[in-house]
Amino acid sequence: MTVTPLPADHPKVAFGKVGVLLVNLGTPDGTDKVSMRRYLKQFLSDKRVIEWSRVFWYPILYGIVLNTRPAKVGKAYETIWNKDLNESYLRTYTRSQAEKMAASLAGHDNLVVDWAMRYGQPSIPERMEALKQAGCEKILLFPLYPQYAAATTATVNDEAFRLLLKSRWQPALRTVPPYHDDPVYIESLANSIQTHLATLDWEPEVVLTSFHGIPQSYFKKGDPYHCQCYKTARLLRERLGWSKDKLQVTFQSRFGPEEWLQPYTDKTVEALGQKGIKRIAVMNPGFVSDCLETLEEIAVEAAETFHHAGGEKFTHIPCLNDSDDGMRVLEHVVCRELGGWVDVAAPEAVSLGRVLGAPSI
Ligand SMILES: C=CC1=C(C)c2cc3[nH]c(cc4nc(cc5[nH]c(cc1n2)c(C)c5CCC(=O)O)C(CCC(=O)O)=C4C)c(C)c3C=C
Ligand SMILES: [Fe+2]
Ligand SMILES: [Fe+2]
Repeated sequence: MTVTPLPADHPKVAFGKVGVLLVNLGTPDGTDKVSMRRYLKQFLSDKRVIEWSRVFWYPILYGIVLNTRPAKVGKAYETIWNKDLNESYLRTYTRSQAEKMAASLAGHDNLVVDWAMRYGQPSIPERMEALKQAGCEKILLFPLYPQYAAATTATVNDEAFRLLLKSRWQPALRTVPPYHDDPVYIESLANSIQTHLATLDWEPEVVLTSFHGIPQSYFKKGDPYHCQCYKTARLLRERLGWSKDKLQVTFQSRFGPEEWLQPYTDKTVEALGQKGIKRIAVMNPGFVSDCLETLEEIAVEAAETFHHAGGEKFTHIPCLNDSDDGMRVLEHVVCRELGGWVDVAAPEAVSLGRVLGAPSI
């Protein structure tokens, strides 16, 4: 076959590749007030996160929240900061997930794996542009949330589609659906519980699956998040053969004055201690990576609450992160969703991978 060279004045074109973009929630660049304020401002200005009318919300956001919360939350971040890399663990794990996935899928020359954050850096538009520059005509966008919520999954998708609005040569874009009931996910969660509990010399009486909450009003407007959290917990309970008393569902991280999904994690932990339960474990199946909400709010604060209420033993079961269990889930979902674009039935075909724009750790 003869290939005709492009004329000298032809614009440069890169093509023929497929991109996978892993996206997690976000992270501040540092724990100082300025970085925290920048991060919270972007996060809390998102209409998918705070649905109140802007006329009502902005005076509160700019008058109160952005003047008080950055210092307070910055202190909390300091206690869980990855000091070796000077970044949050959410960022460390997200990058590592992309690198491990790239390595595992390296047999597919035309596949490029990258990562981004919905709030903070690296941003979704920046990494999508990089994928396009690398020749990705097709992009699989993976919001890293097993359970769908408008405040998380939809806002990632919105941000990617906003970029397409401005693009001349749009890549084909696929979005990964929630995988709250995927057997590989359930199996990995079960395995992570069993592996963690095997390291203890005690057995929890109760295990809480604590999911990030959303306001009740979002649920009433039709967000499927609540049902998907309960389904994850039911499948996990069935897989482990545990009772409803042994594996319970709770919701954490309330923000603002509204009523959120219940039962609340902090109140449940306190009530369990007061009721005479002495040993509990808490896990966070809705968080793909450990972050402020798991490492501080659960592993530190909830543990304290439980001990003050009379409890004796508390353990936090880590998120799946970039563990073998965790990577199995992410790679399984990606391979499934790439169907028809790339033939990736066997993620075991491992050698070296390539991650665009991600400094190595
Ligand atoms: C109304 C506000 C919020 C909604 C709705 C909300 C939903 C939601 N969030 C996550 C996952 C994460 N949230 C994280 C931090 C965080 N969340 C909110 C507010 C809402 N979240 C705030 C203000 C913050 C920042 C910290 C704080 O100021 O308290 C994080 C951690 C990020 C990190 O860098 O560590 C995650 C992850 C989900 C899954 C969800 C709805 C289902
Ligand atoms: Fe949140
Ligand atoms: Fe429901």
